[in-house]
Amino acid sequence: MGKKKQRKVRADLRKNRNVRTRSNDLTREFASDEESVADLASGQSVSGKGDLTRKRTVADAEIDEEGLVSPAVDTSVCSEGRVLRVQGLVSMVQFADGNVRQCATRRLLKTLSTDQRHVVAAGDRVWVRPSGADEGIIERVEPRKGVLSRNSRGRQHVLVTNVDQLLIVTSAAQPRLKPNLLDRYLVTAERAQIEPVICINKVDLIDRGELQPLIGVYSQLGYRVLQVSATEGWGMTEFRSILKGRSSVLTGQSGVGKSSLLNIIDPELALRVQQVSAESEKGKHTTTTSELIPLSMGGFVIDTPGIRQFRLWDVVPEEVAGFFRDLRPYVSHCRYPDCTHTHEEPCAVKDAVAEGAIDFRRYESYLQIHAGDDA
Ligand SMILES: Nc1nc2c(ncn2[C@@H]2O[C@H](COP(=O)(O)OP(=O)(O)OP(=O)(O)O)[C@@H](O)[C@H]2O)c(=O)[nH]1
Ligand SMILES: [Zn+2]
Repeated sequence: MGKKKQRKVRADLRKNRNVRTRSNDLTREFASDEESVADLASGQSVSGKGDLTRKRTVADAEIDEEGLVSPAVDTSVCSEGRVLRVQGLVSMVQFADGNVRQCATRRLLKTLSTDQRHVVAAGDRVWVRPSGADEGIIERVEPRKGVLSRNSRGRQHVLVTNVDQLLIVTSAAQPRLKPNLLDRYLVTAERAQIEPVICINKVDLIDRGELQPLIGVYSQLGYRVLQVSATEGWGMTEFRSILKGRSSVLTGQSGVGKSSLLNIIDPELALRVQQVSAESEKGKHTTTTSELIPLSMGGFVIDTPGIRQFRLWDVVPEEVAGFFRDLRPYVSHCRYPDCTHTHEEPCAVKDAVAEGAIDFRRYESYLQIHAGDDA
């Protein structure tokens, strides 16, 4: 965060402190936070020279665009963890040592947030002050990256945060590969700015030459495409290396082999995923949108019930072309600034399709998504 923004954040926090002068506790906390930030900026430790017992480090206070407040925390008592899931007012947070604590959220965070419901979401990196053997208080939420969300009744509903990649699982056969559905998943990844990885399972059921033209189209667009077979164990080394150490949302139609793939990585994991989706189907986890499932090799697989039953949320027709990597470069060359690339003449996108610069089937996908039709 730049100096200027830091100053602004501090001023905001100060303002807020004034509003809350009746709460001595909060005032004191903010006062000490500010001291520490200033000391850090000048490169000095808060404590006296050599007094290691009193030495404390403090992360900067921040407010991100969503209005989410990240106050400074005392890192000598607080630990950083990852929110595995949120159930009502309680968040399950996992720490570096693997331990999980049931955490409540510090009231201050809630009062400063613009949308109280989403102070904490699955996937958040948070700072927790331990309280009791396996409980704690979330004191700070780190700024988010890679957020999957949807709008419901005019409000943004965060499903999961800090997602590194969207693993789109399809199958070469049984069920047959549906490129248009794949394009929908890609639009979602592009929209959320999360890197997609296309994983084609069940390649044992087909002649792999058949897939080459399709794979060529996606590879040329810069998408990573894996060909695997869970039953034959093909491509599993690469599959593992892609999941290792990352937070991956796994998505794909029913029956493509998601559980079978996870089962190879970690048998317990597959069971856990099945359990989560069974619970969500029964409507049990009504307040839980998603869950991070830790991998024994490091990293998380995220099962997002809402993502499984895939719908293209909130994508307005005018935005769709921008999420197609192959259409995007032509859009600005269209004669009409509000060209929909459907009926207009002339249209740079349609010209590119006619010349073979854009794959015709991809263009058809575009038309379908633009029209809001189901896959
Ligand atoms: N031939 C072949 N069959 C596979 C492969 N992977 C999975 N299957 C079979 O496909 C069927 C569906 O696999 P699952 O792993 O249950 O699929 P899923 O995507 O988890 O399905 P949902 O739980 O409904 O979302 C099972 O009968 C698997 O044995 C594969 O690589 N090759
Ligand atoms: Zn156009």
